[in-house]
Amino acid sequence: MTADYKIKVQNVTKEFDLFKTRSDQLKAFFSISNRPIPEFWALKGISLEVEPGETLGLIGVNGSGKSTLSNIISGVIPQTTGVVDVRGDTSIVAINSGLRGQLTGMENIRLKALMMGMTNHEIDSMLDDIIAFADIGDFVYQPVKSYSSGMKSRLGFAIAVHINPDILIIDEALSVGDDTFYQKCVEKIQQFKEAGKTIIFVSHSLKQIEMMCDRVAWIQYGDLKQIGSTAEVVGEYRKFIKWFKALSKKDKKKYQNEAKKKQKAFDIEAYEKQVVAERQQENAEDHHVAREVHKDFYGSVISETMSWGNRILTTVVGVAVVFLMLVNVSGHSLTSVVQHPSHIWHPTTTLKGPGVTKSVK
Ligand SMILES: Nc1ncnc2c1ncn2[C@@H]1O[C@H](COP(=O)(O)OP(=O)(O)OP(=O)(O)O)[C@@H](O)[C@H]1O
Repeated sequence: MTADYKIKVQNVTKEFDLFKTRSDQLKAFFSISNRPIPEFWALKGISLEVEPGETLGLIGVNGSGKSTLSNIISGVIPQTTGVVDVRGDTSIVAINSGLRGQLTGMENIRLKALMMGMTNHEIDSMLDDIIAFADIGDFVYQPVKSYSSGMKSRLGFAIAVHINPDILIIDEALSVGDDTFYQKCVEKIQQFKEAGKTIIFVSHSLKQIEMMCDRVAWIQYGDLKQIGSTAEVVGEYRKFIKWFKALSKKDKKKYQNEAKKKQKAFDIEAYEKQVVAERQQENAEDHHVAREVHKDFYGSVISETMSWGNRILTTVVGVAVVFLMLVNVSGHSLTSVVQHPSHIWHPTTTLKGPGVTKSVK
């Protein structure tokens, strides 16, 4: 691993809970269910680095984890374990991410640019360029949910390249546009490369990968199968695809099911022990390896379930809110209820009507 990286991903895993119902999801969030939740490990420990100014391609069959990894790098979703160090602003262009469906194209442009820290003046000065590049006509004033996938991709790409990020992540976004738009995007990506920007390029088109990428990472059902020069990795991947296509339908299914089974059975504790053993082999003198590995695994990760502290705080706030609501409904003052708690069950009733002024207890 080098010190001069733009992106570092180390021992990154991603686990998705396969909840059957919404209520199971809520119960798991508050940690109040003992029912085991089926796990699926979309990433099983990925480590790689991207150098400044490099274009790294991500390839792999459907469901191998390319989008999961690019979403983690761009900060759209958190990793389950591991270190993700990104030195610079990222902007992701993906078919189904980044744009808010309820907002118009114009509002999406403003929102994205404001999130990147641009001022309204800066946004105004680049608005015409974005609209011209996206070339979606009056649709720019319509909610994005009414766009075709090609239009979403055009707008997403136009915004992403004009806000001029340090790192551009393109996830299959060129596959849905027409040829003219594709050419425009390729030129823009070349300009980005010439400007020394770092790019992560996800695509099923090996021709596009060969044209754009300096190096390629092949992700295979959550593992990093190979990383290296474009020619080398694409060559090996082509051999695999040829082998896979030659399998019978039954054998293809068997191969995929076995891979998915391993992703469900992945043992994060065993993986942590394996990383400890590897690092101990590299440096037998270091007696704190286990602690360091644990810190690397969980030190920069936000928990997706509630901690005990938060659970206690939420319960206390919840009880206080219910209590205040009851006090309010009872019609007594807070002081009176605190002094005589039984008042809460004996509300004051104000009779309304002509000539009635009395309050009945
Ligand atoms: N929110 C989620 N909940 C459960 N499983 C998910 C979720 N998101 C992704 N997955 C699973 O994680 C695995 C990796 O998905 P991902 O979209 O990263 O693959 P991909 O390589 O980008 O696939 P494709 O080439 O089809 O776009 C898949 O098996 C997918 O079903």
